[in-house]
Amino acid sequence: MLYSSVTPEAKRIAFREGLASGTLQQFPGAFNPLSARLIEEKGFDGVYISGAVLANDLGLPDIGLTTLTEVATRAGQIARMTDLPAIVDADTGFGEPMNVARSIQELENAGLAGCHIEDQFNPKRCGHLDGKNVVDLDTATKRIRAAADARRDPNFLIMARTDIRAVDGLEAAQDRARALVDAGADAIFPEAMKTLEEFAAMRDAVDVPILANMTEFGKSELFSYDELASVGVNMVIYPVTLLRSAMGAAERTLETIKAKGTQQDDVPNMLTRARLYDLVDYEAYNRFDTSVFNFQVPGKH
Ligand SMILES: C[C@](O)(C(=O)O)[C@H](CC(=O)O)C(=O)O
Ligand SMILES: [Mg+2]
Repeated sequence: MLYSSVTPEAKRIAFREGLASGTLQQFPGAFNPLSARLIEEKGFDGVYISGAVLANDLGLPDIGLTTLTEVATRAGQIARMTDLPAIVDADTGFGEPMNVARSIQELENAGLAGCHIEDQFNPKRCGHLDGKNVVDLDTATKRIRAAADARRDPNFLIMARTDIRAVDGLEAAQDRARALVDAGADAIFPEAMKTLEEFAAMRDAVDVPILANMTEFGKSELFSYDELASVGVNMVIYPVTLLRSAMGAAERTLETIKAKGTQQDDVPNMLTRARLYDLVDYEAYNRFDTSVFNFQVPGKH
């Protein structure tokens, strides 16, 4: 009932244990708090909160328009609904190193287990698009150092994302990853790797956990769990996958209503009323106060 009773501190410890376990950790992207419940129920290791999804959900493109307040608020709403660790995409950290420091403290307050900060220029863009720009090494490392120094819980995970592969190539990505680890990054997110061999090369470059971004319609092939595990990747995100599925389903249902004058044909694809109430734990509220909450699940509908 209500929110997760697992504390943010405990989630951060669980996240670090997962990354150290030698088992590839799968983090699908939640597009709202309820979908985080679904991710937990299906047995995943954690919840990813995508900057692209937060922006797109507001009807905006993913070009750094969302504010720290918007991101921390929404990420907090998602994180508190699940017992799993949740990590959030903090884009470029929302400003200069001082702003990055404040961002980290706000994200800690919001109950996140960690975040990633990237080395793109502002305005940033999706890492799988062309024409990206990255900041110089000094600026990139200062962002990460500011983030690492700002946290109050030493287990809050600071992940450094580098977008340099698409700009200067793989060797530059390896060099930058090493420098970001020296600056205090606990993990590395090498963006827009093209092949499994490139993930393997990044794995060789650093001793900290690395992340694979399996976003659809991007630069990386959609490698399977076994493929990513075979090259030593520690964690995989499916950042926009659920939003794309949900919006795809919504579009088809709207088309059905328009074409047929009723949604009837699409009802079998929908989450039933019972299932929806199950996900929001309706029965627990009913037990808590039967005089107010007297709902009973009507059959299978
Ligand atoms: C991971 C990512 O940063 C995100 O915001 O989810 C995006 C995903 C996408 O746009 O497909 C990215 O830059 O890769
Ligand atoms: Mg992003």
